Amino acid sequence: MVPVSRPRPSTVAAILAAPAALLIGFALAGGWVGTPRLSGGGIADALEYNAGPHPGYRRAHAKGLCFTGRFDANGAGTALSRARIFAKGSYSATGRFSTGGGNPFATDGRNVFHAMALQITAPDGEIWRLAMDHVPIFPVATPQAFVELQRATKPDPATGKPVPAIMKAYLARHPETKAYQDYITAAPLPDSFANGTYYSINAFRFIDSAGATRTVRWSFVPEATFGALDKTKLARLPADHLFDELLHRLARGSVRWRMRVTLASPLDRTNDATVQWPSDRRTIEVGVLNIDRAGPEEQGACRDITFDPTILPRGIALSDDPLLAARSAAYAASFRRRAAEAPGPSAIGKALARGE
Ligand code: HEM
Repeated sequence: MVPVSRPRPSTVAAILAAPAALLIGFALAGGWVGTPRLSGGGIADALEYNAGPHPGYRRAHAKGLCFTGRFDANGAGTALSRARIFAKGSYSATGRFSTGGGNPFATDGRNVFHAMALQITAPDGEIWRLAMDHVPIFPVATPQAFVELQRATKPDPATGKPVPAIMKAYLARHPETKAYQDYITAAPLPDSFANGTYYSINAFRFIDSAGATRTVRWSFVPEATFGALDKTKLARLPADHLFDELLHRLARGSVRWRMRVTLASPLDRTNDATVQWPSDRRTIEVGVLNIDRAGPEEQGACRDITFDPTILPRGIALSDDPLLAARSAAYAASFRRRAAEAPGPSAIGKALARGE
């Protein structure tokens, strides 16, 4: 009889390990196991659920106006990143100021994000898109929590506020959103787009010409003197107060922000936009943004741009923050929807047409 040699258990395990690893890899990548990745359309649905339908407009930050200007790099950024726009020089900039929320005709008299979106173009045509808010932290750390937040904060038509029981249950699951609410309730609210500081909130990675990588956040700090809106009188503000104020201010001259890059220490969390880094982190000023013109979206270049923060030049890369991929997917879904719908005039365009 021919002797039968049985494979040893360790050999069987080794043979099975490769296909099993492959299968697990496919399952993870395909989202069959673990936390499934949200689609941009699913996130846009949640934003529409919250704000109601406003066809033709952005599904978030719906109220805005376009601006143009330039970014003057002082050259210091080249020590951190090989991005062409950090080389000393002047680069064209176009962007959009907006207020948070999905209603393009909402009043400016609300305690919400003021925001600046920006596109800086290098001489070779390479672009960098940035979308920033006037607060240094975000209410949620994950795309799943973002969708939950949109659902929980849908205003009750009877009161115009979220349903208290739904909100209470949400906040019990998300103390990070409660911390954000406490922050924005207490923080002063800029009385102009021109005197707000705008933050990247999410972390990114800068790669220098030697290939060294540093994790950073950045902010645009205004040269204009800070003034705060009286939060007890927000309901009495004219509906387009912030936008009108900016147009009047620009008629008198340009407005400027200093761009500061903050380097993370190895202790800092790079994947959690709800947590601010300590204020003693090393900061390097890399240039000045100068804005000299603004106007309604229907007359400007910004309306048909998505300020997707993952559109980055060589020398800047994504961090491990899970919000970034979700933002990219959601901005694209929002753009696909609004581009296919006929956008009406913006709030600012309407007011100007009325001669206000
Ligand atoms: C999961 C997290 C987030 C989601 C799903 C989200 C979603 C969106 C969407 C759908 C738009 C409209 C895009 C378009 O139609 O062009 C938008 C706009 C915007 N978002 Fe976000 N966002 C997120 C986080 C953030 C964060 C962390 C910031 C600030 C750092 C931010 C700042 C902005 C700004 C400034 C705009 C207006 C851009 C413009 O003027 O075109 N977003 N967001």
